[in-house]
Amino acid sequence: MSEPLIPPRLRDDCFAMPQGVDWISVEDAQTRLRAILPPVKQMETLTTAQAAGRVLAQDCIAQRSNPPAPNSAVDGYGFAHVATGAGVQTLPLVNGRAAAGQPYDQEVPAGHAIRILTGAILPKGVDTVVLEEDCSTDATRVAFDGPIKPNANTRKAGEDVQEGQIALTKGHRLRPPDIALLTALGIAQVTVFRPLRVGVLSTGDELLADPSIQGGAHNIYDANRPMLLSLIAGWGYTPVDLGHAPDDADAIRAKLDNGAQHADVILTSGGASAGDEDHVSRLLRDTGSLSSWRIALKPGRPLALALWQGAPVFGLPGNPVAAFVCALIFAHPALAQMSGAGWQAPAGLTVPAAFSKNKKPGRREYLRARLNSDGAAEVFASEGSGRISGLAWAEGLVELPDEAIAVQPGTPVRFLPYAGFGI
Ligand SMILES: Nc1nc2c(c(=O)[nH]1)N[C@H]1C(S)=C(S)[C@@H](COP(=O)(O)OP(=O)(O)OC[C@H]3O[C@@H](n4cnc5c(N)ncnc54)[C@H](O)[C@@H]3O)O[C@H]1N2
Ligand code: MOO
Repeated sequence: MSEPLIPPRLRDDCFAMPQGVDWISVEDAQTRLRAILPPVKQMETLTTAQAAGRVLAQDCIAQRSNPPAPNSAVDGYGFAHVATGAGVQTLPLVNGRAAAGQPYDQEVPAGHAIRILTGAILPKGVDTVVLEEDCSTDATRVAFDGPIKPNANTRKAGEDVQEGQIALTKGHRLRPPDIALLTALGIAQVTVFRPLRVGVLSTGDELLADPSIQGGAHNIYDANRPMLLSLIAGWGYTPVDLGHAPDDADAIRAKLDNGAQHADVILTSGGASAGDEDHVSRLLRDTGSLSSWRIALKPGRPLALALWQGAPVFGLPGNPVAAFVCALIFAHPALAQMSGAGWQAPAGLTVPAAFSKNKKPGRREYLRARLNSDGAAEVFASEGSGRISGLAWAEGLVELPDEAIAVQPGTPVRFLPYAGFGI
């Protein structure tokens, strides 16, 4: 008889890594997050004008064509192309004119022309327009040098978008140009996902909530919370300020309980590693829901992921540089997925390095960086994880691969601009 199979202890934890997995790469961590984080389901209907920043929960169908009717692209004179030819063309002008919002409702006879302004519907009998700068006129006739190309300076009905076409698809986050498009297509209302609510909690006995408070040398100002809250607001989510908790399990528990009630997902910072005062990781572990992912990453190795009463918790490291990098590399794409917009990998570009570094194998590294006037990436002088000034100095991150690399000036490196993270 074969030996009984012993299953692993039931953890009921979507963040749990498979048995035996220890260190995982940034890429594996992202792939796993992508597979497990659910999008918000609730939808609401808004007027298009109010919907900037929101994520479409349904495709948007054009209610009318853009443009709705054939019209003139310039100020000039319109006529039937068929009655014109090469050389100087002199055409009698009809009485009246066609302007945007003031259509000419009669037919222009072939061999005649009409004064027409930009945006005016082409009157019956008109298929071509000559630019006014290319014309002479005495108010009864217009003369220009032919030949003019058929349909010159006109716009076809629906040449941009046709009625019934899908203008934007579900999952698209509406930006100002999208609002213009939807409005032009007669789409008055859109169905969007409810905005994701993201709670932010800082932990640490040393923290002072606000820089207006006087403190001792043992105190530091809570820099992570306003940084994370403003990142979240900039990403179009609803920031939920959960304040800060001292290094005390009961206090942190109460804050997390509150966070799980008022937010869909919680970002904490501090207390994520394994020291005596690292209460966040201990508390999450004690609830049985902690999956402390040891990610081969610098900075930000001690990232904790857990479910707290059903709400995903990202336990970011306390060092502001590590908290920021982990927020960009993990929270940014993960929150996008939870908002309904889908996972969003940052846009990056390959540029020559303007620095030297011998990087060890086995972990991915992110350096604070910006492009110099030659378009090469220079990096901040220190890699210290508490050097917040480097975050403000930088305009992006250089991403060094998991493998060893000897970077010299001119070596191609990957630069991820802050803008690619929606900052
Ligand atoms: N023995 C070890 N010690 C540490 C390790 C390790 O592997 N073994 N890892 C280091 C690294 S790397 C990091 S990152 C930190 C992460 O630790 P925690 O997440 O537990 O963070 P804290 O210890 O609470 O704080 C670290 C540092 O950051 C400051 N901090 C915390 N919160 C804020 C905030 N809201 N605003 C500004 N600054 C903040 C805090 O005062 C500490 O100086 O652990 C290392 N140690
Ligand atoms: O995550 Mo720590 O800040 O790597 O340095």
